[in-house]
Amino acid sequence: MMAMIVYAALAILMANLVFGVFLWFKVRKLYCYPGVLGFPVIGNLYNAYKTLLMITVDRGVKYGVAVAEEHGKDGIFFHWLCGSNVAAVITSPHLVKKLSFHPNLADKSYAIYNAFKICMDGPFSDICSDDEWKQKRKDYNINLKKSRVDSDYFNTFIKRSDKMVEKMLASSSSHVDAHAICSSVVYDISLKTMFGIDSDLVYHPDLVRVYDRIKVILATVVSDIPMIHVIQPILHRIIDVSIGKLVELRKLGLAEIDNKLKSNEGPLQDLTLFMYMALKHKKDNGSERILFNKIHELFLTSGHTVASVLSNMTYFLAVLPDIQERAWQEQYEIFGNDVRDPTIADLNQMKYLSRFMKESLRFVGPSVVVKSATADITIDGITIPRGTQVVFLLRYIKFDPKYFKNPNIFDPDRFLDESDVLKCGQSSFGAGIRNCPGEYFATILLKIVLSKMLRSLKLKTVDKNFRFEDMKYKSYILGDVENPPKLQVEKRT
Ligand code: HEM
Repeated sequence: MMAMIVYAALAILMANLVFGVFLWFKVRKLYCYPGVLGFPVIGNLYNAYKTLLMITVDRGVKYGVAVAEEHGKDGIFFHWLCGSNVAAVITSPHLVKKLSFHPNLADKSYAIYNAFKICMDGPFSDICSDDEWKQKRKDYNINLKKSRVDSDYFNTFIKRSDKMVEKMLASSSSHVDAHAICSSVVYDISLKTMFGIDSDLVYHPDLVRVYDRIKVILATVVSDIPMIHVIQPILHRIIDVSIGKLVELRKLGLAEIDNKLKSNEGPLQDLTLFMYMALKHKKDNGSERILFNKIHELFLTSGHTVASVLSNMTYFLAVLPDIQERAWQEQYEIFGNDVRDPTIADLNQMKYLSRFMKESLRFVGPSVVVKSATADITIDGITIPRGTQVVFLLRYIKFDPKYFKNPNIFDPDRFLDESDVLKCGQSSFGAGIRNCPGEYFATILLKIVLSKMLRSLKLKTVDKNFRFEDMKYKSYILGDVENPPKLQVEKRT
C-alpha cells in the first residue's frame, strides 16, 4: 500500500515536471519575468495552476492588473494563462494605438470568443474576420448608419426617455429601482428600433433578472474550456423554458417575420436590423435555432450594453451631487425653462454631458479588449508570434496615473483636452476594424435619456453616508458597480 502511494506521488511529480518543462519550452523566448525561486519551470507550473480556475472575466482582469503592476512598465508583457495559450498583455495606450489597426490583428481572440460563438451568431461572436463576418457587419452598418439613427430611431429614444422619467418619478418615495427601470426602458428601445416591435413584455421584471444572469454566465464561461459545452445546452434550456417572457418575445418576432414575408413590401434596407437579418435567414432556409442565436446576440449587444452603462451612470450622478448639478446647469443653459425635446444640435452642445459619459465609461466600460495575432507582429523591436492572444488591458491603462492623472477621482474634465493617449487608453467601444458598430447609436441614446433625466429629476442616495469612494467594481462583458447604492428621486421644479 505504502509503495503504491509513493509510486503515485512520484508519477504525479514526474507528470508535473514534464508539464512544467513543456510550458517553459513554449514560452521561454517570450516571458519577461522570472519563475518562482528563479526556476522558470516551477514558475510556469505555478502560473498554470494559479490561473487554472480563473474562469471569470473579473478574476482574469484582477489577476492581469496585479501582474501588470509588476511587469507592465514597458507597455507589453507576455503571460501564459491556462486555457488561453500565450497572451501578449498591452498596458500602454501608445501600443494600443499602434496595434489596433495592424493588419495581422483583425481577428477576435479564439480563446475567448469560442464560448460566445456557441451561444450567439452575429458579427460580435464571429472569431474570424472572414467574408461571412464582413457580410454580417455590413448588415449592421447599414442599419446603424448616422442618418438612420438621427431620423428613424430618434423619436423612439425621446418617447422612451419620457417613459423612464415617468417611471422613476412614480416610484415609491423610499427607494427607486434604477437598474430595473433603466434596463427595461433600454430593452424597450432596442426592441422598437432594432426589432421594430412594440411590446410591454420587456417591462416584466423576469427579463431584467434573466439578462443579469446571462451576463454572469457569459462572463464565467468565456474561456476556451470544455465547460462551455456543458454550459451551452443549459443556457439554451434556461432561455427556452424558464424565461417565459423571452419565449413570448421570440414568438412575437417570428410572427412579424411571417407577416413581412407575406407582404414583401419595400426594399430590404428600409427594414429594421432584425427583419433584415431574419428575412435573409428565412430565404436561405436557416434553422430557427440559428436565427434565435442571431436575435439573441442582437438583443445583448444593443440592449444589455447600454442598459448596464446607463444604470451605472445613474449611480454616479446620485453619489456625485456636484457633478449632477454641473450637468444639469449645462441643460439649463441650453433649454432654460422650455420643456421642448432635444434636437441633434442641442445634443452637440452638451459637452459636459459627453465628458461625464466618457468618465463613467472609464470606470464601467470594457476592462479588456482581446484579439488574436493572425501572423507575426513586430512592434517596437518585440515580436508577437502568430496565434498569440493580444489583450488590451484597459482596466490597467485607464487607472495608470501616467496617463490618467489622479485616476481614482471621477473627473469628467480630464477629457477637456482629449489626446490620442486618452482616446486609445479608454477605447470604450473597442479598437480597430472590429470596433463597435453601435457607438453612435449608444451615444445618442444615452445623451437623450440623460438629458431628459437631468432636466426632470434629482437623483440621491438613500444612505447619505454612501460616497463615491465606497463603490466597488466588477468586470463582466462591460464593467459594473458591484455594490450599487439605493437611490431616491426628487422632481426638479
Ligand atoms: C455603451 C454601449 C456600448 C459599449 C460600451 C460597447 C462596447 C463594445 C466593445 C468594447 C466591443 C468590442 C470591440 C473590439 O473588439 O474592438 C463591441 C463590439 C460590438 N458591439 Fe458594442 N458597445 C455598446 C453598444 C452597442 C450597441 C448599441 C450595439 C448595436 C446596436 C453594439 C453592437 C456591437 C457589435 C455587433 C459588436 C461586434 C463588432 C464586430 O466584431 O464586428 N454595441 N462593443
